[in-house]
Amino acid sequence: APQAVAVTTGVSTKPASSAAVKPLGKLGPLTGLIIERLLVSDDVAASKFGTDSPIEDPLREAQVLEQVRRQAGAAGVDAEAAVAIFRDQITASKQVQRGLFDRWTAHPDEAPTTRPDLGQIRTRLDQLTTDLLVELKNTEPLRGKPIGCSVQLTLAEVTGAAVERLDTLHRQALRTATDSVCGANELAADGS
Ligand SMILES: O=C(O)C(=O)C[C@]1(C(=O)O)C=C[C@@H](O)C=C1
Repeated sequence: APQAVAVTTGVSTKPASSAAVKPLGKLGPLTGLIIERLLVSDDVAASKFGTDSPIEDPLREAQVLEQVRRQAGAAGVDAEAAVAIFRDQITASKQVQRGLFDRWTAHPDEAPTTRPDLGQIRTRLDQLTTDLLVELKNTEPLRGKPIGCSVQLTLAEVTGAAVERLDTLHRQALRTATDSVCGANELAADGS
């Protein structure tokens, strides 16, 4: 039952706003949302483990990226940069899901005992897409400054991983998820 409640509120184990300390610095809010999306991946994995649903769903990935493209355009965010960052979010989600599948297969006692509803989880992911795009807009000037961005990103990642008590799997996925945060704009600018 607690897990079912967690899914309707959209957060794995606690409300997002309950973390007393948040990732620090100018990229703190963005990094907090990236971590929240990684934690929702635990719920996605729980919804699929032991079912016929594969971790990878190309049609759903295309829908996520289409939403990103559309909302980025509407918000005045560089759409190609936003898509690159969201491709990394999807890669990171699959990294978490595969890691958890491996863990739960090796240690069945750690496997989830209830199966959350994937449709509800995807609604939560769609909301996170909107929230993330707001933060991509807010951080666009900083993300264009390579050194300032990477300093802020390291600060946010280290503090975020600590306050959220991320395990190795989720820390590695966080690295994947932030790969394009400081580079995507720059590449887009270079390419034009
Ligand atoms: O919605 C799912 O089924 C997920 O696994 C989440 C997600 C995503 O990160 O948005 C990741 C992998 C899938 O290929 C599709 C989408």
